[in-house]
Amino acid sequence: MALTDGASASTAASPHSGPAIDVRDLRMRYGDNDVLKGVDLTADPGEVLVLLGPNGAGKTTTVEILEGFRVRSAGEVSVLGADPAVGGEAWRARLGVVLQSWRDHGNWRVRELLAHFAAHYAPYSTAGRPRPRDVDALLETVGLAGHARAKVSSLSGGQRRRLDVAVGIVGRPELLFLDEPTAGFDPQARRDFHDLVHRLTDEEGTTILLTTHDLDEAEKLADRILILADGRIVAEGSADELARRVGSGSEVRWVQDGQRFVHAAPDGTAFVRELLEQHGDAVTDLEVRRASLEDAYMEMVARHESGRTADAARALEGLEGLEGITR
Ligand SMILES: Nc1ncnc2c1ncn2[C@@H]1O[C@H](COP(=O)(O)OP(=O)(O)OP(=O)(O)O)[C@@H](O)[C@H]1O
Repeated sequence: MALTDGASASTAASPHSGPAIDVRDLRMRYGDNDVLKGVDLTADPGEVLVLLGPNGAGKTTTVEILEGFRVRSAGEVSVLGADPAVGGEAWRARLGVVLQSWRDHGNWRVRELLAHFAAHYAPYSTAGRPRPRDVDALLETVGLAGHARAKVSSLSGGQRRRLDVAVGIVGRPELLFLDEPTAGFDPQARRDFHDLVHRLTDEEGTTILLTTHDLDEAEKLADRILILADGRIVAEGSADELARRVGSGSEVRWVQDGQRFVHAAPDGTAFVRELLEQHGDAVTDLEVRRASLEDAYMEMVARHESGRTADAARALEGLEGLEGITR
């Protein structure tokens, strides 16, 4: 089923030129907790950006500032050409949002709720981006057609999340924010969702900023991955680029004379060539594994956490020194 219902990527382009998201030196402080300490990021129209980072790194904070739901402490932010802090209704209608927490609409029926949100977008329809989407077609797309008359409170966690996604895209957004969209999805729903993301970008040129803890999902969907740690973007690039940055090496495993071997080789291909030249048929069950996005992620986050620990230790040493002077 086509997702476009009449819209086309060529005519659906954002009316402003320049990046869909442009963030410079974004800072956020809660009380005396500096959560964002100078985040820079840009997203080009049609790009899928995936924001990774450990629990509490500030991903939701960042996304909610860009959506206009939280007021930043400092920094320059432009989303679809406007500052989210003062974005009006017409600007907001061009965004789609899938929040992390579920809003309470338990007594509504699924189709009724979606139609309610859909109606909001009608005044913002354009020739290139007819709004809203057809509600029944959308229920079909997200796999909820069979639950159209069900009460929201009767849905499972994964089904509610599908409804969240439907609510997020019913207005045919130019820019879609997805905060951990597949939490609670079964493998089929996850795969359907990944297909949906590809169709949104391919057919409608939608720009997407997505947060997830699922590195496999990040690898599948991202044009570019950003890693947020210690209040800053500490690395960015494609999954391959990030993996290459932490280690060019490979892990080679094989079985020889009934014994298992594991060897870390800086150049896996050269090592395997030599291994086979020397031992030929005696080598079986050969596996070569390059550094993965997971390796890259763990190392980059660990590097920043250990940097922070070292800073804290230095600060402590400084304090101890001062104590010595004042004693
Ligand atoms: N309204 C708030 N008031 C005070 N502190 C907050 C508030 N919202 C978030 N924080 C703090 O800011 C930090 C970042 O939270 P945030 O939810 O943005 O992280 P996250 O990267 O999305 O985490 P997770 O992966 O667990 O969803 C945390 O230390 C959190 O406790």
